[in-house]
Order: sequence, then C-alpha cells, then structure tokens
Amino acid sequence: MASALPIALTIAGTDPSGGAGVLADIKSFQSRGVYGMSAVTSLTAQNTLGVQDVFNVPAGFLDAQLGSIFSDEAPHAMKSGMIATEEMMHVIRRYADEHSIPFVIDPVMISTSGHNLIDEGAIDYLRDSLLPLAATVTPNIPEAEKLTGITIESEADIEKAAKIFMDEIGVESVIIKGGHLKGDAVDYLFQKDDSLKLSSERIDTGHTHGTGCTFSAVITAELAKDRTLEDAFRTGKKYITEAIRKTPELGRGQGPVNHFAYKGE
Ligand SMILES: Nc1ncnc2c1ncn2[C@@H]1O[C@H](COP(=O)(O)OP(=O)(O)OP(=O)(O)O)[C@@H](O)[C@H]1O
Ligand SMILES: Cc1ncc(CO)c(N)n1
Repeated sequence: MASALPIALTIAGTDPSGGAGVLADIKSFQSRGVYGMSAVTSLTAQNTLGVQDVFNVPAGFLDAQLGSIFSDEAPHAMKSGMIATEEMMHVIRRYADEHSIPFVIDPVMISTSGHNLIDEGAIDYLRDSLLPLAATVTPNIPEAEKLTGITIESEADIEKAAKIFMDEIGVESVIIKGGHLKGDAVDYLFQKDDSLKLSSERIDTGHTHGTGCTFSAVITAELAKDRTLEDAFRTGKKYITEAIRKTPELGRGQGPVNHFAYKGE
C-alpha cells in the first residue's frame, strides 16, 4: 500500500548555493507538506552571480539512483529540471514509461544568468520523446520558442505555441510562463478542452534565480496530493509571486526566492 504522506521526486541538477535545481525543488516540496526525493542529473558549481562549472552524472548512475527509488517507495508525482544529455533522457523516459505517475517537465535550457544547461543535440529528443510523456510541461518564453520553432511576442503567439505543443508535439497540457515578457507576469495553462490565464503584478526585482524550478516544483507537490492541474497551477502562481515579493536578497547577484513567504492553503 502506498504511503499516506504525499511524496514527490525531482530529477534535476544541483545548485550548491541553494537557489535553483534540486534544492529549490526540495524546499518547495517541504513547504507544501510533501516528502521530497531527488535523483541528481548534474552537479553544477553556481551561485547568484552565474554558473562556474558543470559536472554531468553518468547516465548509468542516474539509472542507479532512480532504480533505488522506484524499487523501494515510489513517489506520487515527479518533475524533471536540468537534463543535460540525451543519454540521461533515455533513462528518464524508461522510468516515466514504467510508472504512471504525473510527470511535470520543466524544459530547462539556460540558467537565469545565461549559462547553457542542455546539449544542443538533446533538444530534439526532449521534444519528441520526453515531452509526450508529461502531464504538463512548463516552458518559459525562450524555451517555448526553441521547442515550437516560432517567435513569441504576444498573447496570440502564446496561443499558437500552445497549439503546436498539444497538436504537433503531443503534450497533454502546457503551462507557458510569461515571466520573460514585458508588463504583468502572466502565465497560461492550456489543456485539451480549456485554458486558464493567471496574472500577477510584475515585481521589480533582480532576485529571480530559481523561479522556474520553484514554480514547477510546487505544481508537482500539489499533483502528488492528487489535486487537479488547475488547482496546482493556481497554488504555484500564488506561491512564486509571494516568494519573489519577499526575496531574502541573498548573494551579490540574482538572488533566490523566499520559501517561507507563502502562507496559503
Ligand atoms: N518579476 C516577476 N514578478 C512576478 N512574477 C514573476 C517575475 N519573474 C517571474 N515571475 C513568475 O515566476 C514564474 C517563473 O517564470 P520565469 O519565466 O521566470 O521562469 P524561468 O525563466 O523558467 O525561471 P528560471 O529563471 O528559474 O530559469 C512564473 O510564474 C512567472 O510569471
Ligand atoms: C541546476 C539548475 N537547474 C535549473 C536552473 C535554472 O534556473 C539552474 N540555474 N540550475
């Protein structure tokens, strides 16, 4: 019998300064009352100023980590973040195929500071073989542009991109994050038969390191509790807005968000 405690797994890279990647995910799971597990894809040397170095874990060792997890206590939902190589994607695909739990893919490509976090050659595999397995995919604007091949400058472009994600790439649903556009911070959830747009004021801060990781981790945590995707999206949006608003202003560059800020249900 599965545990009564909701469990979420992150498959992602580490950020030793704690703002992005696995640590951001685990903090998000914890503050949403969800037991966190992690399988590490890459170790990065990074901080609020940028990414200084990256060490990719061999795909076989990612397999070993996922084997340890799934052969003992399976999570109720999982997410992926940074997956640098196609070999690692093959491994993840196998587990996603074998275990029908909600899978949130944050298609991480470039760090907030502008460092490339994925092999250019792995992007096609991500799009064609991994995204169709996801319950939802959470691209930011540049990631959505790269994956759909269109330029996104307006809401009409976002709708066009969503159609490509769903009708051509074959994803079940997509959440396109407008954090990189001008004006209010607007995010869009597209599902088969409906769509939902959530807007918040744009907070005037440079401290947005790990916002994407945090947002998708909160969504994963809510899915682990068996909440609907729409509910998970609403909670993710409220959580990230408060987390950015109450930034702890750590570091000398683009600092992390505040995981103690959101007080809602
Ligand atoms: N300045 C801001 N004010 C309010 N909300 C923001 C701001 N910047 C980003 N967000 C919100 O944060 C969430 C993450 O969006 P964003 O586009 O920054 O993701 P990302 O680029 O994947 O993040 P990361 O920098 O971690 O790679 C979205 O809900 C977005 O609307
Ligand atoms: C490990 C890791 N994952 C994701 C991001 C995206 O912000 C980052 N900077 N580092």
